[in-house]
Amino acid sequence: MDSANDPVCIKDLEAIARSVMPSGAWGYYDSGANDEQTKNNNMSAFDEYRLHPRMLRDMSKISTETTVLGQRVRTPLGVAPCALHKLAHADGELATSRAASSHGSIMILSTYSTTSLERVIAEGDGNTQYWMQLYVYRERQVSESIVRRAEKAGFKALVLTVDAPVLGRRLVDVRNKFSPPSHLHLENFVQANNAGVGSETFGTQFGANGDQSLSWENGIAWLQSITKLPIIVKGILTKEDTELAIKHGCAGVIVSNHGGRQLDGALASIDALPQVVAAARDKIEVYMDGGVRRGTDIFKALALGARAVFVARPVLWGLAYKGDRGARLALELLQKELELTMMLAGTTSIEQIDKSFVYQPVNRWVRYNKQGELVAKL
Ligand SMILES: Cc1cc2nc3c(=O)[nH]c(=O)nc-3n(C[C@H](O)[C@H](O)[C@H](O)COP(=O)(O)O)c2cc1C
Ligand SMILES: CCCCC(=O)C(=O)O
Repeated sequence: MDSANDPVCIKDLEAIARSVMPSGAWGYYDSGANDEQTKNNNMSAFDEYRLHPRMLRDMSKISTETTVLGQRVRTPLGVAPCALHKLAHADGELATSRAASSHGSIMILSTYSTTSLERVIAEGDGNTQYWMQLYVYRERQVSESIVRRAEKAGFKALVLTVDAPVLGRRLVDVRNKFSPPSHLHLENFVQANNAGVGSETFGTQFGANGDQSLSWENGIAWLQSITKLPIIVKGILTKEDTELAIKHGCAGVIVSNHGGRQLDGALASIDALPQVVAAARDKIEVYMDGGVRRGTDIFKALALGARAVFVARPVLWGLAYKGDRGARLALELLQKELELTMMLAGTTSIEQIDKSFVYQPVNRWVRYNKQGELVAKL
């Protein structure tokens, strides 16, 4: 296939995806909640951090290998869970799975995938870890059956998304009256009266079936009672919740604001990362997603203590561009930029990337607890 005219960076890929996707589908992928402050800030916040490169350190051989949950991965760059990959390309999650497996890291599959979890993992070649993202339903047996199937199919962890007791209000979707085409199916729910994603079922299905009473006590303990898989909590932005994740026996947290699609005005993921890493005290692994568009962004997140970094929209843009080849391109563009950054900054391994390589902005914002004591500075 001719690759001479492929986009050369994620921003170029985004522009192509915008031009080839139908406006409703583009709007659903792109949108953040309300004024999109948090969506935009996820990206702009990275620019506030400056790199502090070191020279003359023998860059002839570098490696991005690392371990996640004790397992070796080629690189700490993975795919974040996103609903509805078939909106981007007919091959949907199967294409993403092929791309992720040749990339050799982690793919987190959304509960709201348009391909069944068994088929998605079967498309991998053993190079990649698959983690299953969960939303918990009031009818707990629906969630339990997904957990059982994920265990059986070989998923290595469960990712419980906790920042969406209700969906954020994405004005673009409201204005577009967006609903996914009716030929798409939420294939993880085939048994459960899944007539298609279309019409009002999508957003309202979420609200009607999700368990809004979910809490640390009734949610994590329940999951632990039905599975031995490690539980990773996705959507953490504070040290308080990190401490609770440790207390409740979680294996890790993903620092995330859901790509700015939930609480608009919430802080950028990269700004939240340092306090979460400090609170984690190496007891649990800390990952992040949100606004990663450059290898330098990945480097900054790793330097601030993320064990792995995930991307969502860039992969969807790749899919929209050229199916599995496009999704692979998105991951490889970022991977190559990470390698370049490592060499120019003077690091040959992921282990070497620590906070001495970044200048962090400080004292812009402060946060107090109820007693008026200073608990965090950003
Ligand atoms: C179109 C779309 C669908 C998403 N669907 C899910 C989902 O089903 N479950 C989930 O936990 N997060 C979902 N997310 C959030 C992503 O996992 C991730 O937190 C966020 O988008 C990362 O930011 P980025 O898009 O800037 O890389 C979705 C994000 C997008 C853009
Ligand atoms: C109704 C599906 C929710 C998917 C999601 O998490 C998102 O669109 O951000």
